[in-house]
Amino acid sequence: MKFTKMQGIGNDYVYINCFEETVENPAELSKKVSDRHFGIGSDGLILICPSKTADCRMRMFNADGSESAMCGNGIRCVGKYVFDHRLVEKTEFDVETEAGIKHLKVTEEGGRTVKITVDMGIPEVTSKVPEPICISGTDYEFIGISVGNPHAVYYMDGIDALDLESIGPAFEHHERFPERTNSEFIEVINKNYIRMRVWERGSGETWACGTGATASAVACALSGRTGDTVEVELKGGNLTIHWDREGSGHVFMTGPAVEVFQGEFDIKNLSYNTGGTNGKDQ
Ligand SMILES: N[C@@H](CCC[C@H](N)C(=O)O)C(=O)O
Repeated sequence: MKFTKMQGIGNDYVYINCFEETVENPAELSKKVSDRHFGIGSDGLILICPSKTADCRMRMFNADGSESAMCGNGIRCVGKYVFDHRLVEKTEFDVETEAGIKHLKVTEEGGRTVKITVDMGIPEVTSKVPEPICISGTDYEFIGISVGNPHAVYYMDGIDALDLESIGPAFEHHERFPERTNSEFIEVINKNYIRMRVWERGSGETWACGTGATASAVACALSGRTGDTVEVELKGGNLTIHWDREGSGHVFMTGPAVEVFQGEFDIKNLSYNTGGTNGKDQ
């Protein structure tokens, strides 16, 4: 089976072109390919599939095999893949997700994608006021936002010092979140710039989360900490989030997408061969 490894500001997934390939058990495959010691190494698996209602369809699986309805960095990489591989012949197109159809706009140079803007839709505020929560004996407050998948946004100073490997699981699995949650830890630098670390449901700390950046920007704008356009600095790079709050109500996420390498694996015993094929972006 052919695969492509891609990353959006360091949030990396293994992508399978299901216009050509068939994946029988994507949850199990995600666990195997994501393994950073015995697999390809990734934050999960993303299937690029035909769609009856859009130009293509994205299905995303976390590193633990759980499926999520949306993935912000993943959908930009899907956009780059279908544009650069000519599965679509236009710079604006629609991608079906479990969280609805998302409209993408590719900025290209010489026929190759350099950045992508995604209409992330209308965010749903799931806790209207900061909600108190006690996690492992410490009191916090979070804002709950859904952008198709669930997020809990926490403001704090000194996010670089957080030991997410130790504290992250308790945030993800707290009984307040029966479907588990993604957790964002935010430092507000000024009205236009925030910093963020993330503990993702099903994948642990990742270097970036596009839906998390979107949810965080909305939470910051709602509380007056920032304006409606903000740059979000994550471990792997920056995203620009614009909330058209007074107009359509939709949030737009803009950032890069990069092909790392292509390869093949034997689905039965999962041996990998990258054939020395580096991604065209390297
Ligand atoms: N990294 C993604 C989000 C992936 C899904 C998430 N872990 C969930 O379970 O909802 C992004 O860039 O949005």
